Amino acid sequence: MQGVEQTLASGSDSPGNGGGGEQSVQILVPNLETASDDLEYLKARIRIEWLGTSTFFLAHNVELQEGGHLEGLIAYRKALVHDMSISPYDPSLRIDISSVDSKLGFTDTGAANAHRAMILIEAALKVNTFLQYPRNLGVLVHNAIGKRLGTDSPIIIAEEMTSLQLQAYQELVNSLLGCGALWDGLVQVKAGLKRFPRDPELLEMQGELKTAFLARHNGLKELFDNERDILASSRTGKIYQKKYPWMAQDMYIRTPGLLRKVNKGLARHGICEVKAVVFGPALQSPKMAMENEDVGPLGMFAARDIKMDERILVDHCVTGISDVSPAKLHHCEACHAALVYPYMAPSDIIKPTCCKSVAFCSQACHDTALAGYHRVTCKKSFDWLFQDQGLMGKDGCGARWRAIMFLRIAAVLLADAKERGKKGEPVVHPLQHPLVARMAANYPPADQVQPEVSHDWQHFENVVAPTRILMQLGINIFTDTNWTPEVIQTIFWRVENNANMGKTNLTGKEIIMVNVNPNYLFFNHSCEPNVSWHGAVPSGDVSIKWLEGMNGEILKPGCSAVWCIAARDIKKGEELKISYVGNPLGSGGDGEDEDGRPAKRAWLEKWFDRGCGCRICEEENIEIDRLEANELEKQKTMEMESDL
Ligand SMILES: C[S@@+](CC[C@H](N)C(=O)[O-])C[C@H]1O[C@@H](n2cnc3c(N)ncnc32)[C@H](O)[C@@H]1O
Repeated sequence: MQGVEQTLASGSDSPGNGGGGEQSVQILVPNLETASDDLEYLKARIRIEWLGTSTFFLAHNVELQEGGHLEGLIAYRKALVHDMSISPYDPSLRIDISSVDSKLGFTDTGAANAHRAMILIEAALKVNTFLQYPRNLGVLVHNAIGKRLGTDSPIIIAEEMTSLQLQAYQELVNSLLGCGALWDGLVQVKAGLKRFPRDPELLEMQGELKTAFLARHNGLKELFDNERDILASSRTGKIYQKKYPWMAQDMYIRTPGLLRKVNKGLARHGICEVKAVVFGPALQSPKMAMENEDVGPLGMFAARDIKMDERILVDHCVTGISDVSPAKLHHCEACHAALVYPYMAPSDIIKPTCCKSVAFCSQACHDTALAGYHRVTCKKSFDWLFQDQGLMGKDGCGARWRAIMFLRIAAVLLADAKERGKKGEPVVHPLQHPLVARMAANYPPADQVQPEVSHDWQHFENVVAPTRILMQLGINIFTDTNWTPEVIQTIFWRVENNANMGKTNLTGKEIIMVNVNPNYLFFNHSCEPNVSWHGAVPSGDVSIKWLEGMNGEILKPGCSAVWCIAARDIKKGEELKISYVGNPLGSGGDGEDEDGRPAKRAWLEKWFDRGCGCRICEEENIEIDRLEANELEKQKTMEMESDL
């Protein structure tokens, strides 16, 4: 993993964005982009937080709110959640909640709820039974439907099932349309039409999907000159990153208590600590949060004076994954170190006694895994997640890594829950587990009607894979209210904003590796960083010091630890900043090429649209403002001239 190649992973806008959400938003709500009066009007009258994640249903949603239908839908949703807790196996409730979510514009959870309804229906129909947990799901669904209809007649229940299956297809396809997942929609509508060939609603949506897909595909052909990019962009859906307003707001906060836990872990070396920050050039002090309040944005700071080249942090994790299944035994299952010659002698590889599908680089990794996540993954094959896909997914569409990372995070959380259960301690909600709670998502400002950036979304990766992972890990997703679709997507948002990505080829094959390093993730970005960072792959340009741990021990090549070293002398109390984009100045040129400064600055806009607050970005801002003012002046003059 070369330093220059390492970047902070972000699934936000890919070049394909123009082919998805933006297009539709322009068609549906042209006034949101142009007229600031309209925007102010909307902000005053609309509950923005309920405008949904769909980039396609925004106008519909504004209308819905203006028509006074919002409160009714919110109340209905609440009632459905309550009913589901009483009758968790009745698919009709999940179909209804999918429909409500789509009406509210949250088509991502709409799709996920329709998918869950489909799992129930298919279990009862005894198709796709590999997706079934608990094992007697089909019987539970039959009973739930029978109870609701007040009958045990197999014929009546079978008829109801057919009707529900059609509704589930309709809701699923409608939600996929709302997510701009046109390809996924076409796949599902085809399956639906095979079963219900003459259904007018499915046929109509198939027509819409085909038209929209072809329009997008043709648009992309003009943008890209290679089939892979065209395929990837045309097949990927787009949604806005939003908080789910029906979820308890304390799920979204990081408390001073969590911060103390983080700093307790860092105190061992006494070199750095995590504190609240205020972004931008203004030197304001951050507000002190009360005990159950949100601490706000965080950053890493020097806890003492640090000398240039001093090691600041070597951040280990078990949350490092790649597109190679651990079952191939090429990598340590815990730290991802390469288990191949010359990096590892075969005699040093540790194999557990519980199963044959993993191996470890050391006894310590073995013990960490077996005392933790491996307890819930042992003897369960997740090879389906890796098959023919690679991290970037089949045909390069979207990224599989989020689902693979979800597997590891879910396993860590569930193993912890098991342990807590044994000790009689209460289970921690997934979003409040320290591993997940420490990560902040990159939500747009709360008063932004229409976020500028939409994000990749795919039915398989965001819905099907995590649902299947949870069922395989033994979670009853129908009764366990901790793992709802909105919780899963919130974990995805957090991971996306905090994972780092790099390439390695230590096993002879180039692979992409993605890590969530629990302390390193607190470093903010600067184009003038005072900290250098690196992953664990030796090469000619990386000296051995990069493989030294905090105690001088040599760490294993290919492992998921991240090294952070002072790039200059640093004073106690200074914020420690890294670069998220390799060399932030690029190759030095100011051309539009991939590695030029403009490209680097554009890439950074995923995280902050007015630069990172450093001297370079601020100087560029002055120039950008000057050019914009000139342009405005020019336009005004032209308008005046044409008026004359
Ligand atoms: C990996 S996290 C860094 C830690 C994060 N600040 C926190 O509170 O947990 C990346 C996020 O930090 C924020 N960030 C990092 N550097 C920044 C900067 N120079 N200016 C503004 N925001 C920054 C962005 O919101 C980005 O999404």
